[in-house]
Amino acid sequence: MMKHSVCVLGGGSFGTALANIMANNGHQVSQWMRNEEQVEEINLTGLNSRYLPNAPLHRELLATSNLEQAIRESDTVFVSIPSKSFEQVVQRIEPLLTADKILISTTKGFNPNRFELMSDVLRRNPITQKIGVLSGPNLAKEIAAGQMTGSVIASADDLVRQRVIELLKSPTFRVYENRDCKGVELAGALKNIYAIVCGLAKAMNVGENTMSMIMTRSLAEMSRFAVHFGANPMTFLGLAGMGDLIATCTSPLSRNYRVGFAIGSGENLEEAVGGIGEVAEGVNTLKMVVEEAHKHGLYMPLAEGLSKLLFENAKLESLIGSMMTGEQKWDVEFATNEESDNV
Ligand SMILES: NC(=O)C1=CN([C@@H]2O[C@H](COP(=O)(O)OP(=O)(O)OC[C@H]3O[C@@H](n4cnc5c(N)ncnc54)[C@H](O)[C@@H]3O)[C@@H](O)[C@H]2O)C=CC1
Ligand SMILES: O=C(CO)COP(=O)(O)O
Repeated sequence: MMKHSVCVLGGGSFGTALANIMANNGHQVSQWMRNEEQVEEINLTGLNSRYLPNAPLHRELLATSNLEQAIRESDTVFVSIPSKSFEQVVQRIEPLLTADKILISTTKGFNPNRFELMSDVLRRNPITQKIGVLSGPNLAKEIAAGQMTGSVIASADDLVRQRVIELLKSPTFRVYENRDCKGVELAGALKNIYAIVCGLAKAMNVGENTMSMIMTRSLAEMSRFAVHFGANPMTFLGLAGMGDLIATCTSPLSRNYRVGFAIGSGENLEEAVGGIGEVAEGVNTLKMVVEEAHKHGLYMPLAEGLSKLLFENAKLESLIGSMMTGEQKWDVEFATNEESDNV
Protein backbone atom coordinates (compact mmCIF):
# COMPACT_ATOMS: atom_id res chain seq x y z
CA MET A 1 0.00 0.00 0.00
CA MET A 2 1.26 3.47 -0.86
CA LYS A 3 1.59 5.79 2.13
CA HIS A 4 -0.08 9.16 1.52
CA SER A 5 0.28 12.50 3.28
CA VAL A 6 -3.13 13.76 4.22
CA CYS A 7 -4.41 16.90 5.87
CA VAL A 8 -7.82 17.26 7.51
CA LEU A 9 -9.03 20.82 8.01
CA GLY A 10 -11.24 21.23 11.09
CA GLY A 11 -10.94 20.04 14.67
CA GLY A 12 -14.57 18.92 15.05
CA SER A 13 -16.07 15.49 15.52
CA PHE A 14 -16.20 14.38 11.89
CA GLY A 15 -12.75 15.69 10.93
CA THR A 16 -11.28 13.90 13.94
CA ALA A 17 -13.06 10.62 13.18
CA LEU A 18 -11.80 10.66 9.56
CA ALA A 19 -8.25 11.69 10.50
CA ASN A 20 -8.13 8.83 12.98
CA ILE A 21 -9.20 6.21 10.41
CA MET A 22 -6.49 7.36 8.01
CA ALA A 23 -3.81 7.43 10.71
CA ASN A 24 -4.84 3.92 11.75
CA ASN A 25 -4.45 2.91 8.10
CA GLY A 26 -0.77 3.93 8.24
CA HIS A 27 -0.99 7.22 6.33
CA GLN A 28 0.76 10.36 7.47
CA VAL A 29 -2.07 12.54 8.79
CA SER A 30 -2.09 16.07 10.08
CA GLN A 31 -5.27 17.68 11.41
CA TRP A 32 -5.41 21.45 11.26
CA MET A 33 -7.40 23.37 13.85
CA ARG A 34 -7.31 26.96 15.06
CA ASN A 35 -7.52 26.24 18.78
CA GLU A 36 -4.00 25.84 20.27
CA GLU A 37 -5.26 24.16 23.44
CA GLN A 38 -7.00 21.54 21.37
CA VAL A 39 -3.81 20.96 19.34
CA GLU A 40 -1.88 20.45 22.54
CA GLU A 41 -4.47 18.15 24.05
CA ILE A 42 -4.55 15.86 21.00
CA ASN A 43 -0.78 15.70 20.67
CA LEU A 44 -0.14 15.15 24.38
CA THR A 45 -3.06 12.94 25.40
CA GLY A 46 -4.41 11.45 22.15
CA LEU A 47 -7.88 12.80 22.91
CA ASN A 48 -10.18 15.44 21.44
CA SER A 49 -12.27 15.72 24.59
CA ARG A 50 -14.65 18.47 23.47
CA TYR A 51 -15.74 16.94 20.16
CA LEU A 52 -15.00 13.22 20.38
CA PRO A 53 -14.67 12.19 24.02
CA ASN A 54 -14.00 8.49 24.76
CA ALA A 55 -12.22 7.96 21.44
CA PRO A 56 -8.49 7.33 21.84
CA LEU A 57 -6.70 8.70 18.76
CA HIS A 58 -3.80 7.10 16.90
CA ARG A 59 -0.48 8.34 18.32
CA GLU A 60 0.82 9.27 14.85
CA LEU A 61 -2.12 11.63 14.20
CA LEU A 62 -0.53 15.06 14.36
CA ALA A 63 -2.71 18.00 15.35
CA THR A 64 -1.39 21.35 14.16
CA SER A 65 -2.30 25.02 13.96
CA ASN A 66 0.19 25.58 11.12
CA LEU A 67 -2.08 25.68 8.07
CA GLU A 68 0.65 26.43 5.56
CA GLN A 69 2.84 23.48 6.51
CA ALA A 70 -0.12 21.09 6.74
CA ILE A 71 -1.28 21.92 3.21
CA ARG A 72 2.17 22.01 1.61
CA GLU A 73 3.05 18.57 2.96
CA SER A 74 -0.15 16.81 1.89
CA ASP A 75 -1.30 15.21 -1.36
CA THR A 76 -4.95 15.06 -0.25
CA VAL A 77 -6.92 17.63 1.76
CA PHE A 78 -10.24 16.87 3.50
CA VAL A 79 -12.21 20.00 4.34
CA SER A 80 -14.34 19.35 7.46
CA ILE A 81 -15.23 22.93 8.29
CA PRO A 82 -18.87 23.98 8.88
CA SER A 83 -20.48 25.64 5.85
CA LYS A 84 -20.51 29.04 7.57
CA SER A 85 -16.68 29.24 7.56
CA PHE A 86 -15.91 26.90 4.65
CA GLU A 87 -15.35 29.58 2.00
CA GLN A 88 -13.14 31.66 4.28
CA VAL A 89 -10.87 28.68 5.07
CA VAL A 90 -10.70 27.61 1.41
CA GLN A 91 -9.63 31.13 0.45
CA ARG A 92 -6.77 30.82 2.94
CA ILE A 93 -5.47 27.58 1.40
CA GLU A 94 -5.80 28.69 -2.25
CA PRO A 95 -2.30 30.19 -2.51
CA LEU A 96 -0.88 26.91 -1.15
CA LEU A 97 -2.50 24.59 -3.70
CA THR A 98 -0.76 22.73 -6.53
CA ALA A 99 -2.34 21.06 -9.60
CA ASP A 100 -1.96 17.52 -8.24
CA LYS A 101 -3.58 18.09 -4.82
CA ILE A 102 -6.90 16.37 -4.23
CA LEU A 103 -9.60 18.33 -2.35
CA ILE A 104 -12.49 16.55 -0.62
CA SER A 105 -15.46 18.23 1.03
CA THR A 106 -17.10 16.41 3.93
CA THR A 107 -19.41 19.31 4.79
CA LYS A 108 -23.16 18.83 4.45
CA GLY A 109 -24.50 22.32 3.88
CA PHE A 110 -24.81 25.39 1.66
CA ASN A 111 -22.71 28.52 1.55
CA PRO A 112 -24.76 31.04 3.59
CA ASN A 113 -23.47 33.89 1.39
CA ARG A 114 -24.96 32.61 -1.88
CA PHE A 115 -26.78 29.51 -3.11
CA GLU A 116 -23.95 27.09 -3.73
CA LEU A 117 -22.60 23.82 -2.40
CA MET A 118 -19.20 23.26 -0.81
CA SER A 119 -17.79 21.55 -3.91
CA ASP A 120 -18.71 24.71 -5.87
CA VAL A 121 -16.55 26.69 -3.43
CA LEU A 122 -13.70 24.20 -3.95
CA ARG A 123 -14.08 24.32 -7.75
CA ARG A 124 -13.60 28.10 -7.82
CA ASN A 125 -9.89 27.67 -7.03
CA PRO A 126 -7.85 28.17 -10.23
CA ILE A 127 -5.21 25.51 -9.47
CA THR A 128 -6.67 22.03 -9.00
CA GLN A 129 -9.88 20.44 -10.24
CA LYS A 130 -9.27 17.10 -8.52
CA ILE A 131 -12.33 17.44 -6.31
CA GLY A 132 -14.67 15.05 -4.51
CA VAL A 133 -17.45 14.90 -1.95
CA LEU A 134 -17.72 12.40 0.90
CA SER A 135 -21.22 11.77 2.23
CA GLY A 136 -23.36 9.05 3.78
CA PRO A 137 -24.78 7.82 7.12
CA ASN A 138 -21.65 8.71 9.06
CA LEU A 139 -22.41 9.73 12.64
CA ALA A 140 -18.92 10.63 13.87
CA LYS A 141 -19.29 9.13 17.33
CA GLU A 142 -20.35 5.78 15.90
CA ILE A 143 -17.40 5.78 13.47
CA ALA A 144 -15.03 6.52 16.35
CA ALA A 145 -16.59 3.69 18.37
CA GLY A 146 -15.78 1.27 15.55
CA GLN A 147 -19.37 0.68 14.42
CA MET A 148 -19.50 -0.70 10.87
CA THR A 149 -20.12 2.21 8.54
CA GLY A 150 -20.67 2.79 4.82
CA SER A 151 -19.90 6.04 3.03
CA VAL A 152 -19.89 7.38 -0.54
CA ILE A 153 -17.15 9.18 -2.41
CA ALA A 154 -18.56 11.16 -5.31
CA SER A 155 -16.37 12.57 -8.05
CA ALA A 156 -16.24 12.58 -11.82
CA ASP A 157 -12.51 11.83 -11.52
CA ASP A 158 -11.58 8.12 -11.15
CA LEU A 159 -8.31 8.95 -9.43
CA VAL A 160 -10.05 11.01 -6.76
CA ARG A 161 -12.47 8.19 -5.94
CA GLN A 162 -9.68 5.60 -5.83
CA ARG A 163 -7.52 7.77 -3.57
CA VAL A 164 -10.30 8.26 -1.02
CA ILE A 165 -11.08 4.54 -0.96
CA GLU A 166 -7.39 3.78 -0.46
CA LEU A 167 -7.17 6.26 2.41
CA LEU A 168 -10.34 5.39 4.29
CA LYS A 169 -11.22 1.74 3.71
CA SER A 170 -10.86 -0.32 6.86
CA PRO A 171 -12.46 -3.38 8.45
CA THR A 172 -15.18 -1.12 9.86
CA PHE A 173 -15.37 1.62 7.22
CA ARG A 174 -16.48 0.80 3.65
CA VAL A 175 -16.43 3.43 0.90
CA TYR A 176 -18.69 3.09 -2.15
CA GLU A 177 -18.37 5.16 -5.35
CA ASN A 178 -20.74 7.43 -7.24
CA ARG A 179 -20.08 9.75 -10.19
CA ASP A 180 -23.16 11.86 -9.37
CA CYS A 181 -21.47 14.55 -7.33
CA LYS A 182 -24.49 16.85 -7.38
CA GLY A 183 -26.86 14.15 -6.11
CA VAL A 184 -24.57 12.90 -3.35
CA GLU A 185 -23.79 16.39 -2.10
CA LEU A 186 -27.39 17.62 -2.24
CA ALA A 187 -28.60 14.48 -0.45
CA GLY A 188 -26.18 15.07 2.45
CA ALA A 189 -27.14 18.72 2.80
CA LEU A 190 -30.91 18.38 2.35
CA LYS A 191 -31.49 15.52 4.80
CA ASN A 192 -30.57 17.83 7.69
CA ILE A 193 -33.85 19.73 7.17
CA TYR A 194 -35.84 16.53 7.55
CA ALA A 195 -33.82 15.40 10.57
CA ILE A 196 -35.14 18.53 12.30
CA VAL A 197 -38.70 17.60 11.27
CA CYS A 198 -38.22 14.05 12.57
CA GLY A 199 -36.75 15.23 15.89
CA LEU A 200 -39.80 17.45 16.30
CA ALA A 201 -42.14 14.58 15.49
CA LYS A 202 -40.39 12.25 17.94
CA ALA A 203 -40.73 14.82 20.73
CA MET A 204 -44.46 14.75 20.04
CA ASN A 205 -44.50 10.97 20.48
CA VAL A 206 -45.81 10.19 17.01
CA GLY A 207 -46.05 6.54 16.02
CA GLU A 208 -44.02 4.58 13.47
CA ASN A 209 -46.64 5.05 10.71
CA THR A 210 -46.15 8.77 11.03
CA MET A 211 -42.34 8.58 11.19
CA SER A 212 -42.29 6.38 8.08
CA MET A 213 -44.57 8.73 6.23
CA ILE A 214 -42.47 11.77 7.13
CA MET A 215 -39.21 10.10 6.12
CA THR A 216 -40.56 8.76 2.84
CA ARG A 217 -42.16 12.06 1.85
CA SER A 218 -38.87 13.74 2.85
CA LEU A 219 -37.00 11.54 0.39
CA ALA A 220 -39.51 12.46 -2.33
CA GLU A 221 -39.10 16.16 -1.57
CA MET A 222 -35.29 16.02 -1.43
CA SER A 223 -35.00 14.18 -4.72
CA ARG A 224 -37.51 16.50 -6.43
CA PHE A 225 -35.37 19.49 -5.46
CA ALA A 226 -32.10 17.78 -6.39
CA VAL A 227 -33.27 16.54 -9.79
CA HIS A 228 -34.23 20.10 -10.69
CA PHE A 229 -30.58 21.05 -10.12
CA GLY A 230 -29.17 18.19 -12.20
CA ALA A 231 -28.92 15.23 -9.79
CA ASN A 232 -29.74 11.64 -10.71
CA PRO A 233 -32.83 10.51 -8.74
CA MET A 234 -31.36 7.00 -8.34
CA THR A 235 -28.65 8.45 -6.09
CA PHE A 236 -31.36 8.99 -3.48
CA LEU A 237 -31.83 5.24 -3.15
CA GLY A 238 -28.22 4.83 -2.03
CA LEU A 239 -26.27 5.41 1.17
CA ALA A 240 -25.92 9.15 0.62
CA GLY A 241 -29.69 9.46 0.12
CA MET A 242 -31.92 7.00 1.92
CA GLY A 243 -29.04 5.75 4.09
CA ASP A 244 -28.17 9.11 5.57
CA LEU A 245 -31.82 10.09 5.88
CA ILE A 246 -32.49 7.01 8.05
CA ALA A 247 -29.44 7.58 10.27
CA THR A 248 -30.00 11.28 10.80
CA CYS A 249 -33.79 11.15 11.16
CA THR A 250 -33.72 8.43 13.82
CA SER A 251 -30.62 9.05 15.91
CA PRO A 252 -30.28 11.34 18.94
CA LEU A 253 -26.57 11.48 17.97
CA SER A 254 -27.61 13.75 15.09
CA ARG A 255 -27.35 17.42 16.04
CA ASN A 256 -30.10 18.36 13.59
CA TYR A 257 -32.46 15.75 15.04
CA ARG A 258 -31.67 17.10 18.50
CA VAL A 259 -32.51 20.67 17.42
CA GLY A 260 -35.92 19.41 16.25
CA PHE A 261 -36.44 17.42 19.44
CA ALA A 262 -35.63 20.43 21.61
CA ILE A 263 -38.07 22.62 19.68
CA GLY A 264 -40.73 19.92 19.93
CA SER A 265 -40.07 19.90 23.67
CA GLY A 266 -40.83 23.61 23.98
CA GLU A 267 -37.50 25.40 23.40
CA ASN A 268 -37.25 28.24 20.90
CA LEU A 269 -34.85 28.03 17.94
CA GLU A 270 -32.10 30.02 19.61
CA GLU A 271 -32.16 27.89 22.77
CA ALA A 272 -32.26 24.68 20.76
CA VAL A 273 -29.27 25.60 18.56
CA GLY A 274 -27.32 27.05 21.50
CA GLY A 275 -27.85 23.88 23.51
CA ILE A 276 -26.12 21.70 20.91
CA GLY A 277 -22.70 23.42 21.14
CA GLU A 278 -21.74 22.00 17.73
CA VAL A 279 -22.82 22.81 14.21
CA ALA A 280 -26.42 21.99 13.12
CA GLU A 281 -26.33 22.73 9.40
CA GLY A 282 -30.05 22.19 8.80
CA VAL A 283 -31.14 25.64 9.98
CA ASN A 284 -29.12 27.55 7.35
CA THR A 285 -29.91 24.86 4.75
CA LEU A 286 -33.63 25.33 5.38
CA LYS A 287 -33.38 29.08 4.73
CA MET A 288 -31.40 28.65 1.52
CA VAL A 289 -33.51 25.80 0.16
CA VAL A 290 -36.92 27.35 0.79
CA GLU A 291 -35.80 30.59 -0.88
CA GLU A 292 -34.52 28.64 -3.89
CA ALA A 293 -37.64 26.45 -4.04
CA HIS A 294 -39.76 29.62 -4.25
CA LYS A 295 -37.59 31.03 -7.05
CA HIS A 296 -37.87 27.84 -9.09
CA GLY A 297 -41.48 26.98 -8.27
CA LEU A 298 -40.52 23.71 -6.55
CA TYR A 299 -43.12 22.06 -4.36
CA MET A 300 -41.61 21.32 -0.91
CA PRO A 301 -44.40 21.23 1.68
CA LEU A 302 -42.34 19.82 4.59
CA ALA A 303 -39.49 22.30 4.20
CA GLU A 304 -41.99 25.11 3.69
CA GLY A 305 -43.96 24.09 6.79
CA LEU A 306 -40.80 23.84 8.93
CA SER A 307 -39.59 27.21 7.71
CA LYS A 308 -42.89 28.83 8.71
CA LEU A 309 -42.67 27.15 12.11
CA LEU A 310 -39.06 28.14 12.84
CA PHE A 311 -38.83 31.58 11.26
CA GLU A 312 -42.41 32.91 11.19
CA ASN A 313 -43.78 31.54 14.47
CA ALA A 314 -46.43 29.53 12.64
CA LYS A 315 -48.33 26.87 14.58
CA LEU A 316 -47.28 23.23 14.36
CA GLU A 317 -50.63 22.47 12.72
CA SER A 318 -49.48 24.28 9.58
CA LEU A 319 -46.57 21.85 9.19
CA ILE A 320 -48.89 18.88 9.72
CA GLY A 321 -51.39 20.41 7.31
CA SER A 322 -48.71 20.83 4.64
CA MET A 323 -48.10 17.10 4.67
CA MET A 324 -51.64 15.79 5.12
CA THR A 325 -53.49 17.98 2.66
CA GLY A 326 -50.79 18.97 0.17
CA GLU A 327 -51.37 18.86 -3.57
CA GLN A 328 -48.89 16.06 -4.40
CA LYS A 329 -50.95 12.90 -4.98
CA TRP A 330 -48.56 10.34 -6.49
CA ASP A 331 -46.57 8.13 -4.14
CA VAL A 332 -43.51 7.65 -6.35
CA GLU A 333 -42.23 10.32 -8.69
CA PHE A 334 -39.73 9.64 -11.49
CA ALA A 335 -41.70 6.43 -12.17
CA THR A 336 -42.21 4.89 -15.60
CA ASN A 337 -45.97 5.15 -14.98
CA GLU A 338 -47.21 7.23 -17.92
CA GLU A 339 -50.18 8.42 -15.94
CA SER A 340 -48.05 10.02 -13.26
CA ASP A 341 -48.61 13.71 -13.83
CA ASN A 342 -46.16 14.56 -11.07
CA VAL A 343 -46.20 18.02 -9.62
N1 LIG B 1 -20.33 15.05 13.10
C1 LIG B 1 -20.83 14.19 12.25
O1 LIG B 1 -21.35 13.13 12.65
C2 LIG B 1 -20.77 14.47 10.78
C3 LIG B 1 -20.55 15.74 10.31
N2 LIG B 1 -20.54 15.96 8.96
C4 LIG B 1 -20.33 17.29 8.44
O2 LIG B 1 -19.01 17.71 8.73
C5 LIG B 1 -18.96 19.13 8.85
C6 LIG B 1 -18.11 19.47 10.04
O3 LIG B 1 -18.82 18.94 11.12
P1 LIG B 1 -18.25 18.50 12.51
O4 LIG B 1 -16.83 18.10 12.48
O5 LIG B 1 -19.21 17.50 12.99
O6 LIG B 1 -18.46 19.89 13.26
P2 LIG B 1 -18.20 20.29 14.74
O7 LIG B 1 -19.26 21.25 15.14
O8 LIG B 1 -18.00 19.05 15.54
O9 LIG B 1 -16.81 21.06 14.65
C7 LIG B 1 -16.58 22.10 13.79
C8 LIG B 1 -15.09 22.42 13.82
O10 LIG B 1 -14.82 23.42 12.84
C9 LIG B 1 -14.03 24.41 13.47
N3 LIG B 1 -14.22 25.70 12.81
C10 LIG B 1 -15.35 26.41 12.68
N4 LIG B 1 -15.10 27.57 12.03
C11 LIG B 1 -13.76 27.58 11.76
C12 LIG B 1 -12.89 28.50 11.14
N5 LIG B 1 -13.32 29.67 10.66
N6 LIG B 1 -11.58 28.19 11.05
C13 LIG B 1 -11.12 27.04 11.55
N7 LIG B 1 -11.89 26.12 12.15
C14 LIG B 1 -13.20 26.39 12.26
C15 LIG B 1 -14.47 24.43 14.91
O11 LIG B 1 -13.50 25.03 15.72
C16 LIG B 1 -14.62 22.95 15.16
O12 LIG B 1 -13.38 22.38 15.49
C17 LIG B 1 -20.43 19.59 8.99
O13 LIG B 1 -20.80 20.30 7.86
C18 LIG B 1 -21.25 18.32 9.08
O14 LIG B 1 -22.42 18.41 8.32
C19 LIG B 1 -20.69 14.94 8.08
C20 LIG B 1 -20.89 13.66 8.51
C21 LIG B 1 -20.97 13.33 9.90
O1 LIG C 1 -24.49 13.91 8.75
C1 LIG C 1 -24.48 13.30 9.78
C2 LIG C 1 -24.55 11.84 9.83
O2 LIG C 1 -24.43 11.27 8.57
C3 LIG C 1 -24.42 14.04 11.07
O3 LIG C 1 -25.62 14.66 11.27
P1 LIG C 1 -25.73 15.94 12.22
O4 LIG C 1 -24.91 17.02 11.57
O5 LIG C 1 -27.18 16.20 12.31
O6 LIG C 1 -25.13 15.53 13.54
